[in-house]
Amino acid sequence: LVEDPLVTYDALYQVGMDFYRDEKWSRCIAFINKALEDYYFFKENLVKCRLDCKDRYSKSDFSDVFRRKDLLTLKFFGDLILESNCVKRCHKRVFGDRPEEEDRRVTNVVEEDFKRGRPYHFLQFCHYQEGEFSKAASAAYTYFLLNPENQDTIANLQLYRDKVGVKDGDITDMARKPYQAMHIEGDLAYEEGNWTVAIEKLEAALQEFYKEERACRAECEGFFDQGIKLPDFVHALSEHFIKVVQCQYNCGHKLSRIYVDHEEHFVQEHYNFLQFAYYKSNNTEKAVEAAGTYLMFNPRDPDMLRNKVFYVARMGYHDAHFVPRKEAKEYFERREEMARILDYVKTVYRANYTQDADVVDFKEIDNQKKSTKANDHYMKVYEKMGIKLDQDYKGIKGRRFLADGFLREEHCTELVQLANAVQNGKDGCKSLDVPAVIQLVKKNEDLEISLRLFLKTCEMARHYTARYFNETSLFVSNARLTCFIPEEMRDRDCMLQETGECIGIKQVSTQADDSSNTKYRSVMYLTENEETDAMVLTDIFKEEEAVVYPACGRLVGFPASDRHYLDSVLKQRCELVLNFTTDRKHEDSDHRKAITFLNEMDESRISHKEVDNTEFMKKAAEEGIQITMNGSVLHGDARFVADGLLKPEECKTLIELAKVGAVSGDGYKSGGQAGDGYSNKEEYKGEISPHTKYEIFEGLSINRASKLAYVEAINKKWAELYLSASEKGRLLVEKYFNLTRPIYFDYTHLVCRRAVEGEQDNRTDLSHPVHADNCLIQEDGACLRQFPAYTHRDYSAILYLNDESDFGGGDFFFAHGNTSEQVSVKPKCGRLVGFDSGEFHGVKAVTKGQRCAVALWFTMDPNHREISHIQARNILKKIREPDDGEIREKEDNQDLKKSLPEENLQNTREMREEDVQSKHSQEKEETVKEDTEAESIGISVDRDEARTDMMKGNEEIKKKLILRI
Ligand SMILES: O=C(O)CCC(=O)C(=O)O
Ligand SMILES: [Fe+2]
Repeated sequence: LVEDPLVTYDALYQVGMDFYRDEKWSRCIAFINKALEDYYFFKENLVKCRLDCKDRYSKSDFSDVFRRKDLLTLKFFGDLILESNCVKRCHKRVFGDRPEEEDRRVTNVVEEDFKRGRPYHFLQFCHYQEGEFSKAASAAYTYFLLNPENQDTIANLQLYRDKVGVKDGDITDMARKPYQAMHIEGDLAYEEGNWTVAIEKLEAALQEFYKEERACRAECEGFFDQGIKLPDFVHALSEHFIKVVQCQYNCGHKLSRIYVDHEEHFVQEHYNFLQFAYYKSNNTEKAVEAAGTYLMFNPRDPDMLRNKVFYVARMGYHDAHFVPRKEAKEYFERREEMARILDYVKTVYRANYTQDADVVDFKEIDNQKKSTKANDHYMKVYEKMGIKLDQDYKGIKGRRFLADGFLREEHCTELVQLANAVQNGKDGCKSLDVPAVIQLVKKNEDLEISLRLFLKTCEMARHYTARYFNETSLFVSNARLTCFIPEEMRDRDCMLQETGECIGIKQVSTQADDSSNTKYRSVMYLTENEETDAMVLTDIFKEEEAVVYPACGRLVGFPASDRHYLDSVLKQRCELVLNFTTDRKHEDSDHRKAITFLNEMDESRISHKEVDNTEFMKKAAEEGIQITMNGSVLHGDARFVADGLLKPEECKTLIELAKVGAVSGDGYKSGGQAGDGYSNKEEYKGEISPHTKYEIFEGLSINRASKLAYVEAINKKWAELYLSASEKGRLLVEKYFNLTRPIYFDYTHLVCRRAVEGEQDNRTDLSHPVHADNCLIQEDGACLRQFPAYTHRDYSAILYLNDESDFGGGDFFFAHGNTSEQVSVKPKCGRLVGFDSGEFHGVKAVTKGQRCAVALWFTMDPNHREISHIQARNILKKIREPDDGEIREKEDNQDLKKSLPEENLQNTREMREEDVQSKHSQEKEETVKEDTEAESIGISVDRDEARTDMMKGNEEIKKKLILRI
């Protein structure tokens, strides 16, 4: 019976089930196995016939008729008849008298059972009854992978492992496809850094995947009971075709399963991995090809775009090299076209019919089956980046989230300043969307950086919100930067909503957002008020209340069905309010436009010609700047030393600036902001001096310097010198390396290393161990450009301020491998060492005195541009020149005093009197005036508070000095 070719899998399965019911276990096993065998045999050959015939009749040349639809149709269907005939004959050959698909006895229920792996379920039970536990466990595991939600199977598997003692190694996936196996092996090799094997397996997995996907599509071309009486030709064809395309489109999702989870970007991730694996095995040509392929799938991926910049700028590749692979391109284009058709079917074609239940929404399926694994992973990465989820915050609970640490203070300042660039709206609040920001940038290029920050912040909020709520696809449908301004609002007596608009109290009260497109909403706060001005969130039943206070870099996310309102606004409060949708159709297209706009700006800055900087170097030489060591002296083309960038008195000034302004750990707090990925290491977390306990490490960032100048804790000229010296360094690096695109400051740090006296004997360590500035050195000497390193850094430079007459030791050196010194450079005033951030280098122990330098890190990625440089320039511009100040002061004071509440003045005065330390005592009127000025450039800090804060560094230094004495 079993060998009879006319007995097909459905019949075998039914018989197997009968034996199962009759508790004839071994026969149950035999028949179900036979059924599975026949099922796979049938499907495989069905597909094979279809594909062979397709191949045979796919070579038609349509070019001669493609303008004439009548001829085209005839030729197309003519070919189809040939193909059909071919398939018929193929079936006859392979299956003999086996019933044709359309009149076979297989019911839909049986077909569905096989698709969902039900036979394995019964197989398991029968094996179990026979005492064949490993086989039972494997069958259970196979069923589990296809039905992960089935609790019984999970319980059974546990039983096999824990009670019956089946070993994990004996449990196999009986239905595993070759591409899945190869993917798993490739993934493992990749994790282990075994690049050759990873490449081999991942490439094979891809080839197998494409084969499988092709088979899957062919399988879709099956029979279809339309259930429509006497359909006309075109209608019948369309209906069948739609069914087929729906099924084929789903192949991408169906085949993206590895173990239990469907990987959302299964195919493209292969190219991502391959890109890196090829790069690691020095096959850059292949790496570039893989990068190009990945970018076809995901043209906006910031990491891959950065890689592209790297290959273009560093390795001489051109756009033309980033061509996607043929098979990937075909796959991608086919899917795009299918998506287009299905979208049309859903939105237009089916819209004419009342019933559209049979239209499958693949997005929905994806969303339902989303995996939480990736999200957990991201949450950990966020934690490492210093972004903390506070689940205990009042009333937040699990359905909402509150997380801190997304933005640094200067980022908040920048966005507030951006909002302040527009007039108050009619409701008394300032409000900007992306197009409004683009308009501002068109008028003032300096604001480009604000637009980038705006978009970057939106993206951070979107990504975090998506990960928190486990949404695979989440899009920004609306983003708005809003500042609420207290006085104005009080006048109008209105209740405010967190929608980005101010609406009168009567209109809004506590209406929830019921526009169905918005699924979640997040608010990124830019200003701080921990005592008043909370936002209140409640659910639709006005229960589960949460009270959230604003703080810079705090992100709060909640379902859009939550009601939310502000109690009061006593202080200016600025925030970025984002609405999210899971439906791509409602994605805010302005964001994409903005990115294109910025890309065009970038593009315009790239020189497409050979750059010639001899003129620049000549001019520099006239100013006394000379290249004193080049690549051949320093053992590497990506290294150079220049002298003469600063005059002795300039060095002295900058050292003085460091003395007054530098603090331990500025730039290194909370796991490090400056440096080299080094301070991010676990063992240095929270350390103030990240390098060695024999030295005190003090730094002053540009951000802090500009604020010190603003509160007049330092001379404005000093801050200006700091800026101009940095700019000199930046230009020289850009020109020396003949770069075709600009480099931007990424981080700037005036640092001094001081030897701790009496502890220098027997010292064997380095002041700064060998490291690279943009990658993590591995034991084998490779350097991984990976988080937590500052991977976006491209070039580094150190501008020295003093020499051996001030300190002992402290030579800079370039290294070879990961430890050995190759060539050293003695610091001296005005000397600059410039190098590619990937070069290995270090600093020898400073054994006496203090060694100071300006450390500069540059990036080619404008999204990582250091905002503080632009802010510092603006702050310095705004600081009143002492000469003409007196006259203006008198004029201005009249109005300004009036516009500020009396008690504010009082407070300011009191605080100032206490502030005996202040060496730059001024009259209270002056303070008031400048506060307002500060407000207008976006700084909302209280001057005196700021000053006391700023002076802390000084006192720390003083304390240390006393201790040393
Ligand atoms: O100060 C120096 O000479 C080098 C410092 C350095 O490499 C760094 O901070 O990354
Ligand atoms: Fe470094």
